[in-house]
Amino acid sequence: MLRTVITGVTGRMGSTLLRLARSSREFTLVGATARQGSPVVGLDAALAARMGEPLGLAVVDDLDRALDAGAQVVIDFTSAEASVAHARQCAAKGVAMVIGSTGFNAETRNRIVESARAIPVVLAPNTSVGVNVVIQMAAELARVLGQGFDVEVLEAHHRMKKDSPSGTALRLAEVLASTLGRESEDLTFARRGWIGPRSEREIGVQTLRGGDVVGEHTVFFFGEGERIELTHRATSRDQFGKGALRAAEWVARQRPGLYDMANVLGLQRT
Ligand SMILES: NC(=O)C1=CN([C@@H]2O[C@H](COP(=O)(O)OP(=O)(O)OC[C@H]3O[C@@H](n4cnc5c(N)ncnc54)[C@H](OP(=O)(O)O)[C@@H]3O)[C@@H](O)[C@H]2O)C=CC1
Ligand SMILES: O=C(O)C1=N[C@H](C(=O)O)C[C@H](O)C1
Repeated sequence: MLRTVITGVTGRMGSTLLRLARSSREFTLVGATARQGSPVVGLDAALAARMGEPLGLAVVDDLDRALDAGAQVVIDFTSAEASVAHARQCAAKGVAMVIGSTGFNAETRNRIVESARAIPVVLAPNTSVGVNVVIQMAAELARVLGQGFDVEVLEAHHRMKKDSPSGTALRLAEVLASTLGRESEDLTFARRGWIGPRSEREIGVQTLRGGDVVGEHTVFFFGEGERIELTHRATSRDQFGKGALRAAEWVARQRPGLYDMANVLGLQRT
């Protein structure tokens, strides 16, 4: 049984992870955290996560306390800033991590890289198996189609999502850019006004927000007289949660370093 801490248990993903880990024989929950000063601190984690039967595990707002309960892995879907702090704490105590938070910039990502010198970390903007297969297929399509197609990425998420574009859309765009020999300046995040003809090098990344959309990503390859659309639609957060648990079992057996879901799933590196 993998001794596991889940951070941000009141969140959409935190509560999903708590429910899934609780019902799995492979995991034993040794810690549950919430933001400092959260009203759920001290409550039973199941209550905080709006689940049924109590777990007998109180929510704490200090990750160190949860780590000291013999944790082997932390699963962290909170925010980029919180994950940076959590990774530093895990690195100090030698506890492996799965980070699903998104919204990293170069600086915050580098700080995760620093922590991953001391502990194994899976950093994955999308832990669903399906999306990771789609990322690999998108790279393969780009490689085969070559330069003759205009590539655009479209993502849609629920109205509460804070970061834009999604971490998955960014990962798709980066993988497509690297396959097609494009630069980060070729990524185009918005278009408005008298923009003139589209350049051949652009990779557009566009965002929709609304309602309760769990997460949708489409890569368009627009050609002359034809187009290809590669779409992934998540209809439940359980797929992210199940992938994160799979990553947790995997990362707890690894050496220190930074990994992604392609490593967990044994997919060809993109
Ligand atoms: N990798 C993947 O597959 C997926 C990634 N995500 C990403 O995961 C993150 C969370 O998403 P979601 O669950 O929808 O967001 P929510 O806002 O529902 O949940 C975030 C939770 O983290 C808590 N939190 C924030 N800071 C801290 C802290 N320092 N310590 C402990 N808890 C903290 C929040 O508490 P409070 O409400 O009090 O601020 C909240 O409970 C986002 O970055 C999202 O993009 C989401 C789905 C899938
Ligand atoms: O915030 C979300 O909800 C999601 N975020 C991830 C992202 O930014 O890519 C993954 C998923 O699509 C849901």
